[in-house]
Amino acid sequence: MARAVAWAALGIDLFDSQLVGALALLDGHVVQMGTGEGKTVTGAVAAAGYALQGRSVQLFSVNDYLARRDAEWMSPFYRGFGVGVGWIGEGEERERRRAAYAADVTYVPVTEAGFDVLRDRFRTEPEDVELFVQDVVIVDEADAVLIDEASTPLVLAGGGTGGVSQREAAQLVRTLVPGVDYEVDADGRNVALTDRGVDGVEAALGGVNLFDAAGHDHLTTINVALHAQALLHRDVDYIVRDGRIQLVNASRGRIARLQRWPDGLHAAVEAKEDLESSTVSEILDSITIQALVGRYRTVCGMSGTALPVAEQLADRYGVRTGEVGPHRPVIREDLPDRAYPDAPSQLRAALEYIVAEHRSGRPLLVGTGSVAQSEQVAEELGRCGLDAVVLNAKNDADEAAIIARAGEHGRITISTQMAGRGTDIRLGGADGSDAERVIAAGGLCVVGIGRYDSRRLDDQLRGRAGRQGDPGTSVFFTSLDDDLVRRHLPGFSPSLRKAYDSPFTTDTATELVDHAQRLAEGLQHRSHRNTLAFSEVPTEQRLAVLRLRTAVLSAERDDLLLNGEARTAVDALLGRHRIHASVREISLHHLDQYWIEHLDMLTAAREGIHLRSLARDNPLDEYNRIAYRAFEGFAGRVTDAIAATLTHAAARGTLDPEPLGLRRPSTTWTYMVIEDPFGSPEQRFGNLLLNAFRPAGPES
Ligand SMILES: Nc1ncnc2c1ncn2[C@@H]1O[C@H](COP(=O)(O)OP(=O)(O)OP(=O)(O)O)[C@@H](O)[C@H]1O
Repeated sequence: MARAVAWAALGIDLFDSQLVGALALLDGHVVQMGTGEGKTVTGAVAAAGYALQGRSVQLFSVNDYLARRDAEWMSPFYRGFGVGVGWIGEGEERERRRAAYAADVTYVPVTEAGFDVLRDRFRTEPEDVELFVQDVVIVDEADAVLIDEASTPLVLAGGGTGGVSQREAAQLVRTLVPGVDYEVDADGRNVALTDRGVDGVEAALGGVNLFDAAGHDHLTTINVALHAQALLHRDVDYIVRDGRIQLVNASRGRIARLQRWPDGLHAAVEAKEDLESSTVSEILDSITIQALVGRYRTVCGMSGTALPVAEQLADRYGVRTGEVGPHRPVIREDLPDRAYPDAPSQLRAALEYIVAEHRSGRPLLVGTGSVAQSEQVAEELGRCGLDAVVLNAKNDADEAAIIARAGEHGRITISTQMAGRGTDIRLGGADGSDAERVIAAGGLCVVGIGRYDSRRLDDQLRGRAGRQGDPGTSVFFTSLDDDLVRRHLPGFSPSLRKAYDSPFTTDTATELVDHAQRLAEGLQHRSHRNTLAFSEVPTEQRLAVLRLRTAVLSAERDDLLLNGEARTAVDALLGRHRIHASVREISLHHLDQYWIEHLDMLTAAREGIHLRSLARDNPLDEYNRIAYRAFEGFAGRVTDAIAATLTHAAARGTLDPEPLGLRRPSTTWTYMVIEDPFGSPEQRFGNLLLNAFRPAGPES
């Protein structure tokens, strides 16, 4: 039936591979299918199948643009089955949001689904709750969402602004001289004031002692400002646009609009760039993507690169992963890496290669590691008289339009990792009209400059070429100056290497790059596991609080948190056995407030835990102990606070929350946190030790 409907509704004759893929999704698997194999329609077949079984389906896309595009593109197909479809984007009105969630199948960016869960947790009227069913989720780009971003917290925040002294700190560190007042480690993850720097800062602050108790706050602010100044680089780690800091996602090298660093650091970077502070005073709640997905009864998904993370997917979500072979065999030629001793020779060689390949009219897609690098490559190509289209900081729809043209004859497109993902590159332009000429020239040629943090990301770039049996080539140009090597094998930094004068060969260099990549993969894996381990107890506690909250919101249990004292107050105000909406609001206010404070305490505990644990046992155990202890008697404290407010209310004869001093945040907003860009405190401590004991090179 799917085949007949797809043909009639979309003019697409489904391949067997797509039907097999859809069956696997219907069986609750993650499916690996190559780029351009038609995963969108495969997902739609499965979604319609689930919907026809009476299940409620959400399709997680990676951004607004794709949610809308896929929903609109597939809607005739769903109509053919009598299945309703909706989509959700950022900033959507409540009413439209509700209607879209009520459809049988909903396309929604994963972040929006998470933010809606968080917003729902803070509703005070039962009828306001969005109540979307978390039944089946089909995750597009499953490895990126379910693994790479699994531990990213989505955050709901509310409250005012602050952070004046950040500005002074930023001005002060700007006057410090690198190498004299402060020193940055070789791997660029740590910075510390020298003795001279400490003296200078203390004098500038009017003679405080940074290292006694009174100076401690100053020291923290200065340190964060110094991190922002020395370790985070404009146009590499972030860009400034429309008066705001926008993070560049390191693993994808593209702008991540909704992301922030932890608050203090974010504010420090804003101060560094002289921007207005957007500091948040209160985090209302947060949820990781893994916890969000874990709420669905059935999880399945698709991706071009899922097999390498099959084990992790099984571990974390209990799903099995399999591969559906391509409709036509892949004939793309993946050339061995070309390795160079340093960045200049690497860039020169890559440029020569690009110029040579361009002569035949072959379209080229150049993958770079950062926004700055993509601009540099474009500039250099310009010097060679070649025009290139640079794909970075654009919005998703523009990116898609540009990437769709990347297969045109003679076109050079420079992209950061994953820019324009989800959009197919057809040979001979978006309509494929010039395909023959481009095929004759050898198809799309993908050139990677520097390898990424995982083999999977490299493969995603390679996979842009050779879709559906097209000809194509991929090749990576690497060097020992690559960020990957610098960060993970700091001992091989160019200066040290020159000092040792080690002979350079392509084989050893490639081995080193491979090794650095494996270290990066391992580190990422470990740090994800670590983040998740630390979120287990808070997640459990959150569930307990949410259960209470839901009960209070329901008409039958709205007096759940009222003790004897509170009941007496309510009876005095309202008469026996009556509960007013305001009583519920007061209950929820205190419940939420205590939860926010508890979360705050947990965050502080987590930040300090690595220092505290140095002398003691396992930091995770210690953290869990603190978390359990702090949560003991939680409900009792909430109940007491509610009783106190109600007694006060009875004395004043009003339940109006304003005069009772209960105010909920008037605005809320949402964002994602990139946890510690310099590595976990553990890693940094490890680096510190490593650097302290590193043997001095012959230079010194
Ligand atoms: N059975 C089919 N016959 C012909 N064309 C198809 C078929 N299935 C999909 N296509 C076309 O292939 C192109 C790629 O589809 P789609 O974007 O879904 O690929 P994808 O697998 O999601 O790729 P990516 O990995 O880039 O996201 C689309 O233009 C679509 O119309």
